[in-house]
Amino acid sequence: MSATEKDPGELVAPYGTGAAPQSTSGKKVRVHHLRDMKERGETWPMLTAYDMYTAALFDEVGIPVLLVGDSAANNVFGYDTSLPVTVDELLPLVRAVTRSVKRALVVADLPFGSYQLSPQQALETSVRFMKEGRAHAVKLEGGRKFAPHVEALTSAGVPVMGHIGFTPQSEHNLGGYRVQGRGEAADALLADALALEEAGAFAVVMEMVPAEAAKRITHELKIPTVGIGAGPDCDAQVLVWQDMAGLRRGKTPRFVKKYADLAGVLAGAASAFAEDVRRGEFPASEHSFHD
Ligand SMILES: Nc1nc(=O)c2c([nH]1)NC[C@@H]1CN(c3ccc(C(=O)N[C@@H](CCC(=O)O)C(=O)O)cc3)CN21
Ligand SMILES: CC(C)C(=O)C(=O)O
Ligand SMILES: [Mg+2]
Repeated sequence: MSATEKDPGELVAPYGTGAAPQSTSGKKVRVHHLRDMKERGETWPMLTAYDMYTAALFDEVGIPVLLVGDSAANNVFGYDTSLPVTVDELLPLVRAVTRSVKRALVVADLPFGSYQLSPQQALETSVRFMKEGRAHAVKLEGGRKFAPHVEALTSAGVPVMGHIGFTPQSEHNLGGYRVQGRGEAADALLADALALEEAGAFAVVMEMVPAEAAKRITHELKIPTVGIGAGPDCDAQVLVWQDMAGLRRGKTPRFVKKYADLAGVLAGAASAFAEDVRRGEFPASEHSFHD
């Protein structure tokens, strides 16, 4: 590439801090690196990403794993739950994210209805995410009942991330957004996690699980656990980026920590622009072309 040609994945100031974390600097993150990090006791962050700017930016600051979540349903497409979103809607987002990263491992979340029917359906959908979306891995929701699906995928060369505990695609079965695996139920959750590991999953998300159960499962598994509302002892932590950055408004789940007020910043910028236009103060001479 020549010096004048712009690398489409390259960021310009003021985005990059240049300081990528030790374990991810330079080379592409692959699933075995995540296992290595677990062995070294290094905790890592994961964020959702649904477009090029966020993907490039999170990649540049050193987030090793990006998830194109089916939560795009809520956070991109405006559905009230994650159930309606389709493979055809998610594919272009996955493609945008994979096009925009240099190092991060990009995981495509399989949406409701696109894998549950059979291991074959899971493989057909995953192949689309990998061929058309260029995803590096896929994620699917469910415990031991999905071990055959995970096995079919891994033996076909598709790295799989599992997802147990509160699984939003099953909200109607689980009776709403509630904590899973309290008390006795922790044993069933551990059995699910072990079955996914045995089937070849490279990691497993645990959503809304008591910290005690998550800690125990994390110790029992060789593969990394990724917590969201699962306490501090998981090997990794994930949040939806619009929650983490304060773009989403209204009540956020208990497990969210808001690290910025993007909604406030954007509202301020949009209002200032509107005010300038109304007052005739934008565009100024320097924003205009002259003879
Ligand atoms: N923006 C966003 N953030 C998410 O974390 C997220 C999505 N969207 N969409 C898909 C799923 C749905 N998830 C959710 C959504 C809401 C709650 C929630 O309202 N939790 C409340 C109630 C818990 C309870 O009743 O026990 C909480 O306070 O945590 C939890 C998980 C997680 N995922
Ligand atoms: C919250 C994460 C784990 C997820 O599944 C999603 O964003 O869709
Ligand atoms: Mg999801």
